[in-house]
Amino acid sequence: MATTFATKTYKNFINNEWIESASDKTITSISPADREPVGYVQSSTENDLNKAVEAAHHAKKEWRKLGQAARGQILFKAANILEESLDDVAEMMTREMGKTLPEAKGETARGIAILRYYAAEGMRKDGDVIPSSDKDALMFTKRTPLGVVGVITPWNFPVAIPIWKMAPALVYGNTVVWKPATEGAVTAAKVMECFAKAGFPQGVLNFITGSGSVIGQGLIDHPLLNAITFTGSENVGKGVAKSASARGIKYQLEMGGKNPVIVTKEANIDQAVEAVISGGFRSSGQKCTASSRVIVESAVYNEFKQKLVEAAEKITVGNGLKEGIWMGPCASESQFNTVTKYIEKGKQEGAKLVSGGEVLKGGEYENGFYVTPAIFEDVTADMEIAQEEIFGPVIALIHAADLEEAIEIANNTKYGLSASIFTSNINSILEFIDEIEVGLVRINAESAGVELQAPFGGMKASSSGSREQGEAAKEFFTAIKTVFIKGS
Ligand SMILES: NC(=O)C1=CN([C@@H]2O[C@H](COP(=O)(O)OP(=O)(O)OC[C@H]3O[C@@H](n4cnc5c(N)ncnc54)[C@H](OP(=O)(O)O)[C@@H]3O)[C@@H](O)[C@H]2O)C=CC1
Ligand SMILES: O=C(O)CCC(=O)C(=O)O
Repeated sequence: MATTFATKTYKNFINNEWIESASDKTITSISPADREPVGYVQSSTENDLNKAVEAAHHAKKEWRKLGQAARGQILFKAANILEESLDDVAEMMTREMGKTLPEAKGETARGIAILRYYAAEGMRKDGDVIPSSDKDALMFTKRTPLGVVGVITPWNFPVAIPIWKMAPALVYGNTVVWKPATEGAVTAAKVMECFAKAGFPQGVLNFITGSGSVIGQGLIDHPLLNAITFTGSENVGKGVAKSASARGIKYQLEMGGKNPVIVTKEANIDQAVEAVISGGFRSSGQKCTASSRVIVESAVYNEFKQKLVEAAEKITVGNGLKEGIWMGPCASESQFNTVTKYIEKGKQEGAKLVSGGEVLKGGEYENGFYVTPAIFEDVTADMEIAQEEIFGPVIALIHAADLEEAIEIANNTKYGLSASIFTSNINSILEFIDEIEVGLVRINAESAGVELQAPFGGMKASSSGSREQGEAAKEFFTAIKTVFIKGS
């Protein structure tokens, strides 16, 4: 049974105080399941932003001096508090952006695990001893924080993505100004409430809501900002890179994907079908790692297609709070419009819609943004539905004569985030690992789903090249000092 929520107004959190924006205006966040309001957040101004960045700037020296171990202890507390609020946070996530409750609970649990992973970093090394060519000298590296880090996050993982950016930023000694996506800002405020109770010193972690063009852009351009980490669209990401490089600050971008799955003639077809259903349609396809192109060797094409369509037609679509629902609505009206536009485009381009792609209306669907999982065939590599990130429940089936052609098609995109192959042939696996141009290479496993202790990120237009999560996060959130000491 879903909890009943009071529709609340959430404030900004600046210098350890919950404060309203000077604008006196709020933004209403609605549920994509029925367009009912789920909460209100501040429509902040540049003035509010200045306060947040200044607070983070003033806090940075003390926070650095507190030391890594003590910083880690505060993250452990934040993890415990979030764990106590898991059901509440997850229900709000489902209400606000539509993913099903089990998925939202899984994501919140993942956020808690990420916090604990980085809390434990507090007790791990922050440098290396390197032999000097001078036998009487001591030479070592010491990791040092960057200063004030701006964190700009999307709505599709409103808990896990902010945490995988903020937890390492904080444990390695940076202070943070977090601007969440407006469409996930109420869920983000609930996460912030947990962090606020954990006891960070004043100004260390600041939370500000408002539009991307004012608060997001203003954050990147702020003279006191030392680095920016961003996940979102390629378009906005390119602007972030331009502004950050103009200012000479460090930046990290994680953007889209057009992730391929190759099904070879030696594949376990049932395993491949299950993985494509999950990778393509979980979270309504709104993952940067979602499977969107399925490239199938002609020898097994008909068998694979038939089983895939049968499985897709069993998917139950509806309000993610309800038991038995497998796929929720698109996260917003604009996502819904994008998805339906691409479905129409696919038809116009000459692809054949073999399953789904229907807009659900009437009864419980009437006010929501519901589309059934869509499968196209006769898709060619040059079509827009084979090239552009749709970020919705739409899969394109593409024929390939053999593995060589399949890999060529898979690489024929500007993106390079994740890719899967299904095969029992070790030579095909080795060839795929070498030739595929992506950051996440998945063998007999779906393209989505990342592990918090491993590096995460893409190639080509999917990423700015750096990696998030696991030990890799340290490379972005710290700078190295090389120290050479000699007696006098
Ligand atoms: N993980 C991923 O790879 C994601 C990819 N996407 C892709 O992006 C498309 C659009 O989604 P959308 O949410 O609009 O993504 P955006 O890139 O617009 O938003 C991501 C974040 O950037 C902020 N932002 C927007 N404009 C600016 C700006 N000029 N300067 C700084 N920050 C800004 C947003 O704030 P605000 O919400 O206030 O606009 C949000 O916090 C999707 O359809 C999908 O293709 C989207 C989300 C995640
Ligand atoms: O596949 C995942 O679990 C992570 C996906 C992701 O990071 C994203 O969609 O932004």
